[in-house]
Amino acid sequence: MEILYRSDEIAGRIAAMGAEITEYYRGKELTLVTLMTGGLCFAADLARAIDLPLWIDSLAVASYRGCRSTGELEFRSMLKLDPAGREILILDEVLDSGTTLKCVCDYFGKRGAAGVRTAVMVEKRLPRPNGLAHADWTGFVTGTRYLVGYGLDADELYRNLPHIAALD
Ligand SMILES: O=P(O)(O)OC[C@H]1O[C@H](OP(=O)(O)OP(=O)(O)O)[C@H](O)[C@@H]1O
Ligand SMILES: Nc1nc2[nH]cnc2c(=O)[nH]1
Repeated sequence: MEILYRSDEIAGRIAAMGAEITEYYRGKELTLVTLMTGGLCFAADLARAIDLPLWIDSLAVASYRGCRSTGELEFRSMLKLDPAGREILILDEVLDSGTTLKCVCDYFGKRGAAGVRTAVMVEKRLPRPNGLAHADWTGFVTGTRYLVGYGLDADELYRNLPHIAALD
């Protein structure tokens, strides 16, 4: 396992992203929606780096089933808040094929959100013909290796590592 981003480097990017997001949403009513389970660490840190009153909700979806072929998301857990009329910022730890975030953005659009934006900790450097091309806020841009730590798992392990590492 090779460490790609240390916890102090992650903290530095979180602080910078939090400051940018704070300025962007100043004067608006912001709702963060964390994609579980992977977005857990990122959301916990980023929410505390945003200096605004805000709502927090979460959603769990199966990214590799359903959505790509049918355009429908498979939900493992539902929202608590009604997204209609809200400024939604979706938080996820990795943008890979972009399928998950594209489907989730479309879902919030259909549910009547006033605005839908995205923030990810890591974006992989690859073409995303069927997915969201880029997040609105990104911590790091990296290669295509399989990542673990800081929420990212391999068979549900490693999510609690404080750094982000490549498994191979
Ligand atoms: O850009 P994509 O190719 O769609 O991949 C990104 C998604 O894959 C992972 O979720 P996963 O389905 O593994 O669930 P998890 O959050 O429970 O780990 C990750 O948390 C992202 O949500
Ligand atoms: N753990 C993990 N999950 C992913 N989902 C999409 N890409 C990745 C990755 O690199 N690591």
